[in-house]
Amino acid sequence: MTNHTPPKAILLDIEGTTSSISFVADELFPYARKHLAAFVEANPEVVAPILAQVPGDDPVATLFQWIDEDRKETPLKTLQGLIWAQGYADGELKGHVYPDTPEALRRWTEAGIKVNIYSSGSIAAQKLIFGHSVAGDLTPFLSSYFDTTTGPKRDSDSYTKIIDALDLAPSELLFVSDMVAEVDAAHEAGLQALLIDRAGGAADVHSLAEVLP
Ligand SMILES: CSCCC(=O)C(=O)COP(=O)(O)O
Ligand SMILES: [Mg+2]
Repeated sequence: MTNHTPPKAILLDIEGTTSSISFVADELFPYARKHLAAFVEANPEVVAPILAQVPGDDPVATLFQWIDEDRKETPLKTLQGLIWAQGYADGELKGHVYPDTPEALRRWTEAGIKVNIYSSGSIAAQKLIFGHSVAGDLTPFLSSYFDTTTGPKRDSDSYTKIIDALDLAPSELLFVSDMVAEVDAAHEAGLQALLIDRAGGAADVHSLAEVLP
């Protein structure tokens, strides 16, 4: 982090930052893959505008390929969020958050620092993971949500759009992510940004307990 102005707000990535990569990769993505075909079959009117955004003659096959390649395509992310809703509703899915995540959300909120989310997962999916988390409903601690409809997370313009939406100066917003390319894009837009590595490797921080402690 190059700028040391106290931030007025925080912007958090999810996978690898608030929540484990394995929960997303080994539980959420396989759940969506398993239920995708049946969901498409059962909800033709809901999925029609989503499938219309997927290229190719066989959009469902393209979606399966995107899942396998971990592509952050907006139609896939929208559909995954819709499919996960059932899993959270019936208790098969419980949103993973590291123990320091709810503690940090409380600490920052009490200090008057607004907490916002920016994930490749859809806004609906973000509300589900925090609304049905292992630590209970954490959505009361969250102010705004941003997803790929704002733009890709590796594009500095996306962070400029978020600053404008939050009505902040760039240096007033602190972004935390486990992805170097995302941290670089946020820096390019003038944000403060920290790289987190939950596995203890080279990074600015290793848990959210170290962020504005
Ligand atoms: C909202 S939980 C699912 C997250 C997701 O779908 C994903 O691709 C992870 O993206 P992130 O930007 O949170 O690393
Ligand atoms: Mg991440």
